[in-house]
Amino acid sequence: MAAPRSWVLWSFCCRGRSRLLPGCRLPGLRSSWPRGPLGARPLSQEKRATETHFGFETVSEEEKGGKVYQVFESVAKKYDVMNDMMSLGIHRVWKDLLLWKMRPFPGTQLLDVAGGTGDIAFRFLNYVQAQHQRKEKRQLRAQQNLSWEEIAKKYQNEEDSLGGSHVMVCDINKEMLKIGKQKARAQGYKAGLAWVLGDAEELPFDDDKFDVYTIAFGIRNVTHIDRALQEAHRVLKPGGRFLCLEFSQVNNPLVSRLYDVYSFQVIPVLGEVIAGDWKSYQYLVESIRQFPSQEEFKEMIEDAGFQKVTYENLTSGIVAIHSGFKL
Ligand SMILES: COc1cc(O)cc(C/C=C(\C)CC/C=C(\C)CC/C=C(\C)CC/C=C(\C)CC/C=C(\C)CC/C=C(\C)CC/C=C(\C)CC/C=C(\C)CC/C=C(\C)CCC=C(C)C)c1O
Ligand SMILES: C[S@@+](CC[C@H](N)C(=O)[O-])C[C@H]1O[C@@H](n2cnc3c(N)ncnc32)[C@H](O)[C@@H]1O
Repeated sequence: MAAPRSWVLWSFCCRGRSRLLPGCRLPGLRSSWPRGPLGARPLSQEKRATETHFGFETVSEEEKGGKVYQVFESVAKKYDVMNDMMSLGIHRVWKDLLLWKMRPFPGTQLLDVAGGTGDIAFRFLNYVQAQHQRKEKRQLRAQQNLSWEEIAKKYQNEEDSLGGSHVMVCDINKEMLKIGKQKARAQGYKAGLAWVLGDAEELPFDDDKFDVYTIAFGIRNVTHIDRALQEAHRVLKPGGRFLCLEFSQVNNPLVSRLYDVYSFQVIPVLGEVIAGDWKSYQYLVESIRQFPSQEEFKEMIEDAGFQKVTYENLTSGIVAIHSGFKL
């Protein structure tokens, strides 16, 4: 499917927390929240003025979103270089493993929530393109009587080079998306890719729309994780898959010790030296400590309605990939 250019423009036109402006209705995008009998949101979706955490700080739920926004607005320009420096490139391997776990098939419709600067989306496009090219080559070799023109056409059709696969990157932060779009242009990603400004807790998409939902290093930042999980379940097609890559609990005591020292003594220093931003990187390490364990998060995913929920620890549980299906 072609990437609808209007969605890209739309992402910059619709501002504010509920980015759906009156009359702003595009195919596949959600027009409004389902309303209760009195026109109010369903009770489960109502916001209660309770407290939550922003790293180790206790803040009101209303405050948290704004603080998280500021963090990613501040780090956006240095985000990619910081990740390579902090992890010595290991985050790339974790993201590759997420794709290998997904094993997208030709035509897969992916929604990458909290997609930021596009790392998962670009990996997805590389993966489906490579897979599609292998298939096309096999088919071309099997056909004897093709003209050169027919062969050349197969190689030149950019849209078709993805076998109909498409990725929608959705993120709440304009600055992160801006960097992502710049990267996409610079690296030549165009077909099969769209960017939408949106909140994981109120996704601007219709029900049953995507084959796969991914969220990498994103869900930790969301105020109501349960709502984000319910939204993931809603937008997935029956049979669709939820995949989450997130920091988790380290299961090796020695690694855990080193990890703690590294996290609290080194990462904020790197944040200050490279990005001029100690506080955002202090938030990063604190928010990792506040995130539920592998088993607790698995239960939350099940509570949102997902089935066959499993997880796999990577690098001694520094991160884990959780998987679930909408059945
Ligand atoms: C604001 O929010 C955010 C901002 C962001 O930029 C990113 C995110 C989301 C995160 C990602 C997209 C992933 C990428 C980010 C990370 C991987 C950062 C988190 C990284 C860790 C928590 C590091 C993992 C560390 C360990 C396993 C501990 C092992 C540590 C060592 C062997 C080094 C120990 C060092 C000391 C005790 C201090 C002395 C060392 C120095 C002064 C030199 C500095 C050392 C290094 C740069 C080496 C780093 C080594 C590793 C990363 C080794 C990896 C470990 C294993 C393979 C076991 C976001 O939300
Ligand atoms: C650590 S980055 C991860 C980016 C990318 N997925 C990656 O793996 O590199 C976290 C992202 O989550 C986004 N985010 C935070 N809260 C969000 C929310 N409620 N809805 C959508 N995105 C959110 C931030 O704007 C940021 O881009």
